[in-house]
Amino acid sequence: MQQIIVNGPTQLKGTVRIEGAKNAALPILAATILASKGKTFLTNIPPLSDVITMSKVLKALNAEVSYDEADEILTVDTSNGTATTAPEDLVDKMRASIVVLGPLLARNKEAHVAMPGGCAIGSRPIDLHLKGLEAMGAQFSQRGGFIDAKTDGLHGANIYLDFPSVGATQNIMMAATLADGETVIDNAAREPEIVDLANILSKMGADVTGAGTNTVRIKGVSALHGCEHSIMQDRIEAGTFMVAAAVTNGDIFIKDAVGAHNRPLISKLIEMGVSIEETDEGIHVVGTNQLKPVDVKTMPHPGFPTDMQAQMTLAQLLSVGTTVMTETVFENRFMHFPEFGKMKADYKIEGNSVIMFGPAQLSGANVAATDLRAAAALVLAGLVAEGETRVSNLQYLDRGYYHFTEKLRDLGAKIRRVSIDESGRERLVLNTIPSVTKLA
Ligand SMILES: CC(=O)N[C@H]1[C@@H](OP(=O)(O)OP(=O)(O)OC[C@H]2O[C@@H](n3ccc(=O)[nH]c3=O)[C@H](O)[C@@H]2O)O[C@H](CO)[C@@H](O)[C@@H]1O
Ligand SMILES: C=C(OP(=O)(O)O)C(=O)O
Repeated sequence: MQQIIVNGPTQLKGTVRIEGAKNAALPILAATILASKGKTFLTNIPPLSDVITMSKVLKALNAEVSYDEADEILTVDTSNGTATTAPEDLVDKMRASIVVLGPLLARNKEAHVAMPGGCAIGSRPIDLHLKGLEAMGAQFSQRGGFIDAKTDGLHGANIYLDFPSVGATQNIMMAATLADGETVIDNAAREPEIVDLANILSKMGADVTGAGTNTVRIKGVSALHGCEHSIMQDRIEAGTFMVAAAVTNGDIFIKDAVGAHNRPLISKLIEMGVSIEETDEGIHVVGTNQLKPVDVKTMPHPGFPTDMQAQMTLAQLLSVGTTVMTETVFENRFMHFPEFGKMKADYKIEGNSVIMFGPAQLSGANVAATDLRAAAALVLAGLVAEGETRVSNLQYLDRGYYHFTEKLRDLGAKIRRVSIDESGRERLVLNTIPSVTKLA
């Protein structure tokens, strides 16, 4: 078992560099399936366990994947065609692997994709993905844990999404690039990662307009080709370090962070009394010793991101007064609260809202991460709490944060990651995530 051990309280100071975005890299890796000519060269690829899993999915589909360590370029070659079955043992590991469905169907007229693994933050159905692809001429059946998809040829369609689902928008966009005619997605997701996907699709020869607005139009073309693309910076990693500065009364320059991607978070932190300066090189965040209380509600982009909810609730707990967080995107994303409770946070959950009674005087405890962002929030709570905090279930953290322990230590945190054997002996863990070369 591995644990992160934090001794608080600490004030973080210094500069941190942000990686490429997991949530942009995963659909972009899936998009490489669409290229029937040439290779796709990707840079700024974040070396995360989820990205490694997606790269294994591509290899299982017969894509040639290689990594040039010197130039940090991941190359995917699908010009010799792809297989059509995305294996269960990989898809099961990561919900996001469902985004291979649209590209596989568009390229091969059939696809067999295992049902994506359930995730603790909610039931996460894929009905909107399937309805959209059905409107374009796909037929689906279920066999064991697999979705079998086939089509005589995808055609353009007008698709209204009941909810602006990020994954459904991406799946439909990718399928539509090779469909016959025009597809219009209304009530499309508007996340910056959708724009990054549209950018690479355009470089591959697709005709996509409107990404980043709630109507995306895709005119089908006969074939796509490889290209070069640099993955956008991770706005959630950047946001996590912004909250880290806010809650530790710290002073952090977050290099490469893009303010425009984090408007709702920046505006809430400023309301709380945090100083934020945006520059072309990144974002400078200076905390305060008295956070003002604010209420927050998660919403699809451009609303407050659910992926910043757990981290933001830590800032709310520490603020002087009563605050409310309402989660409208996922139905079960407050599982970190019982863990905050072990650290002496005072809160009450009512439906999809949590009411927090601050300012919390957190004390160190043994806590377990319940999902990716909860993991980050618990580590940050350990920075603030008096005494020692041990965070376990780090496999969640590794899905989305590269060198989190090392980055926090460089900012002055008293933090280490250890592996504990059956006799209770601790050994320092130096490389938390397999080297980037494992991507290929
Ligand atoms: C890899 C990736 O990019 N993951 C992000 C993506 O996940 P993901 O693409 O899975 O999230 P969606 O936007 O699809 O899901 C949002 C909501 O819509 C519901 N829904 C979705 C699809 C569907 O067919 N039916 C349905 O009911 C979901 O259960 C959820 O309640 O967007 C989420 C919302 O911003 C983020 O938290 C995830 O980090
Ligand atoms: C929920 C998240 O990711 P995923 O959709 O990959 O589970 C996340 O990034 O916070």
